[in-house]
Amino acid sequence: MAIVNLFYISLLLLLLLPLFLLFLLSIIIRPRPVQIPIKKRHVFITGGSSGIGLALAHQAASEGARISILSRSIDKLEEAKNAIRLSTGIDVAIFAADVRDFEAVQRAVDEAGPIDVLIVNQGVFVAQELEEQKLDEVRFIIDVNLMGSFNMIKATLPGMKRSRKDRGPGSISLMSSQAGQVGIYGYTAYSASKFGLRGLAEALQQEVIGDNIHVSLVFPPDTKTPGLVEENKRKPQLTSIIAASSSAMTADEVAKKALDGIKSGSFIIPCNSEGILLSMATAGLSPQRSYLMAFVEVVAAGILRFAALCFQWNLYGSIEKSRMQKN
Ligand SMILES: NC(=O)C1=CN([C@@H]2O[C@H](COP(=O)(O)OP(=O)(O)OC[C@H]3O[C@@H](n4cnc5c(N)ncnc54)[C@H](OP(=O)(O)O)[C@@H]3O)[C@@H](O)[C@H]2O)C=CC1
Ligand SMILES: CCCCCCCCCCCCCCCC(=O)[C@@H](N)CO
Repeated sequence: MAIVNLFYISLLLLLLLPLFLLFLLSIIIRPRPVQIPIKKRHVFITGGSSGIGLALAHQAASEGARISILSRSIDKLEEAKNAIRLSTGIDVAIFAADVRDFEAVQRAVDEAGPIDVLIVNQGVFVAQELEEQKLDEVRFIIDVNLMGSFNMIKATLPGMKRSRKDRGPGSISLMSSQAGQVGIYGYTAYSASKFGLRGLAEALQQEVIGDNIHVSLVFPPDTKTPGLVEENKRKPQLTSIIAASSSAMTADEVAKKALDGIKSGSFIIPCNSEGILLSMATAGLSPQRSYLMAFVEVVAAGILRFAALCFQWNLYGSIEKSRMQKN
């Protein structure tokens, strides 16, 4: 009798423990969950003339947002504007500027008017072993991807803060990459630039939470865009092999995930199923606004570390194989 009772009591405790953890997490998670509406709000997208940025502009426009896009080439901007008008009937505002030029960025932002949702998406990627890659190219990648993002945010923040009270929650999201969650062969400069965005985002979220501004980081896998076509023309074979361990997506699919993530106020936004694993395995000290996701992260931490080590085992296997083939 006593043994049977003990059995039921342990079973009950075993069931209560996860419930208690869920309850605890629902109380402690910070920042608190938030919804970011985009309808009738000003969404400003950098790199909005091509690939993921263009897909984001299309989707946000069709959801009733007011859109501004910024990139360098005025021809590509005009083309994007016409394409969006054709498919949605909506006119987007276009701004030709290089994100590396702070004054030019500031002028564009001032002209565009207060921004509710800033999507910092511009990016360049040239995959090459560091020994081969010229320092000028390293600097170019860091300047556009990382310093360019600082320029955008610095230019946008004052206006975004000032206009918050009567306009609801603001959002700043940054387009990283799965190569910004795990370093990848051939991406020393690119991974560094994308990892950099994470530090920027984590610190910035703490600074702007009091202004009702919410930060997101998007982590796409290889995505079929004009940029990827260009990148594939000269990419180390190993980079392609390793990147292929995460299934490729279309720009529309990535844009949909990104926009849904932004609207639900997620800090980390994965895009495919490998990305969900990757995000849980690299959750670290990042904020998590969903107590359900937090629960899964806590419970799965050990096994995910094991999966990560298996991934590294596989990765170093590919490197060894390719070295043997060369010799
Ligand atoms: N495609 C992929 O496989 C993946 C992409 N990403 C990231 O997603 C983002 C978008 O990539 P994707 O759509 O493929 O890229 P594309 O090359 O197709 O588009 C890049 C956009 O950024 C603009 N841009 C580039 N440099 C600058 C600059 N200096 N100043 C202003 N605008 C600039 C381009 O316009 P213009 O040249 O006229 O300036 C263009 O609008 C990037 O940050 C990239 O790192 C992440 C993971 C995977
Ligand atoms: C815990 C186990 C996790 C297992 C899954 C790991 C998969 C990692 C694959 C990384 C792919 C990086 C693609 C970068 C794409 C990109 O940014 C370039 N195309 C440039 O734009």
